[in-house]
Amino acid sequence: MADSAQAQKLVYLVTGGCGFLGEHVVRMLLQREPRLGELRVFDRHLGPWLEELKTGPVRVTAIQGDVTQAHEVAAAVAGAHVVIHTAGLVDVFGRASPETIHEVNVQGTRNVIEACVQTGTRFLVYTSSMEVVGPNTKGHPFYRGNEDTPYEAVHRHPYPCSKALAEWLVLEANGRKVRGGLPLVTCALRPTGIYGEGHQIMRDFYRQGLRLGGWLFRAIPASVEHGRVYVGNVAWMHVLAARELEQRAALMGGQVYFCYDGSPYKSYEDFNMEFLGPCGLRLVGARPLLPYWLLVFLAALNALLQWLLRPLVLYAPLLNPYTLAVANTTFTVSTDKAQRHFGYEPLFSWEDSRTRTILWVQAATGSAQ
Ligand SMILES: NC(=O)c1ccc[n+]([C@@H]2O[C@H](COP(=O)([O-])OP(=O)(O)OC[C@H]3O[C@@H](n4cnc5c(N)ncnc54)[C@H](O)[C@@H]3O)[C@@H](O)[C@H]2O)c1
Ligand SMILES: CC(C)CCC[C@@H](C)[C@H]1CC[C@H]2[C@@H]3[C@H](O)C=C4C[C@@H](O)CC[C@]4(C)[C@H]3CC[C@]12C
Repeated sequence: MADSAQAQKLVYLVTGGCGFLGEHVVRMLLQREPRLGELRVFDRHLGPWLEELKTGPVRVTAIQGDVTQAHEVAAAVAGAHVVIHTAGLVDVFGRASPETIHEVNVQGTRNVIEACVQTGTRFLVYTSSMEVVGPNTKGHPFYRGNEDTPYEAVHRHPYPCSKALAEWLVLEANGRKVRGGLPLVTCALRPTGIYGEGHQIMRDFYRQGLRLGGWLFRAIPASVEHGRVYVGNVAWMHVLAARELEQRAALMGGQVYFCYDGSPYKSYEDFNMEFLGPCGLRLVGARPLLPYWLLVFLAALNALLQWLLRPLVLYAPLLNPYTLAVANTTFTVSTDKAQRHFGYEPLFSWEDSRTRTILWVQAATGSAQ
C-alpha cells in the first residue's frame, strides 16, 4: 500500500458481511474501493444475494464461519490486507444469554485481533457502537456531544458491556507487532442508531402500525433527541477509514470516531415517522399517551415475564427497562473528527437517505403483506 505500489490490489475481509450493516459495507467496497482485488465475506449465515456479486470483476469469496472459533477466523484472515470487523450479536431484548453475547462480541473480537497478529494483517477497522459511551444507567443526557465530551459511561446491560470491552481490546491492540514485524493499526467507529434499507426494527414498527389500523402511539416525549445515522453513510465511513489507515496510521491508529451524517436530530419515534409517515402511518399524540411511570412499570413487567417464561418460551418484546432507558434519554452526536482525520463527508444527503429508506419500507412490507 505504499506510493510505489498504488496499483496493488488488496484483499479485504468483512466479518458479519451478511448483516444489515455488513451487506452495505460489502456493496460499498465493491462500488467505491478501486484497489479491491478480493473481497472475503465472513458470516455465520451467508445471504443468497452474495451469489450475484460473484459474477463481477472483483473476486468475492463467501466464507461461512463463526467468529468465536479462532481457527475459522485465522483461516479467513490469512492473507488479507484489511479487516473490517462488523460481526456482532446485537441483542438488547434478552433473546440471547449474556454469556453468548460476550462470547460473540468480546471473544470473537479477540479472535479477530489474534488472527491479524498471527497472520500479518496490519489494518483493522472495528464497528463499535454509541452505547460504548451511553446512554448511561443514570439517564444523563448526551446532547450533541463529540468524542471528547466528558460523560459518565456506566454499563450494566450485556450488550453495551460487550461492545465497550471489545472496543477497548481493538484500541489496545493498536501498535502490536504482527507477523513480519510491522505494527497493527486499528480504529473503532461508533454508529448511533443505524437506519436504512434492511433495518428490521423499522419494518417491525411499520407492521405493528398496520396491525393497529395505521396508527402508532407516542410513548416518548418529542423533546428527547436520539442520534440516528444512515446505513450507507456508516458503510462509507468504514470504507474510507479502512482506506486511509495506512497513510494516516499515526493520526488514526487507536482512535474512535462517532458515525454521523446530516440526519436530523429528533426523538426515536418522530424520526421513524419521517419514513413511516409517507408509508401511511400516523403517530398519535403530541405528548406520550401513557405516563412515564406506567411505561416503567410495563417495561419491568416485561422483564419479569421474560424471566418467568424463559424455561418455556422466549418472550422478548421491544419494551424492556433497557430499551426504555435508551429511547427515553437524549443521546446525539455532533462532531467532525472523521472529517478532520480521514476526510469523511457523508456520501448520501438526508433527502437521499430518507427517500431510499422510504422506498425500502414500502417494497419490503408490500411484499410481506
Ligand atoms: N444496528 C445498529 O443500530 C447499530 C448501531 C451501532 C453499532 N452497531 C454494530 O454494527 C454491527 C452490525 O450490526 P447490524 O445492525 O448490522 O447487526 P446484524 O445482526 O444485522 O449483523 C450482524 C452480522 O453478524 C453475524 N454474526 C453474528 N454472530 C456471528 C458469529 N458468531 N460469527 C460470525 N458472524 C456472526 C450475523 O450473522 C449478522 O450477519 C454490530 O457489531 C453492532 O454492534 C449496530
Ligand atoms: C419505548 C418504546 C416505545 C420504543 C422502543 C424503541 C427501542 C426498541 C429502540 C430505541 C433506541 C434503539 C437503539 C438505538 O437506536 C441504538 C442502538 C445501538 C446499537 O449498537 C444496537 C441497536 C440499538 C441498541 C437500538 C435498539 C433498539 C432501540 C433500543
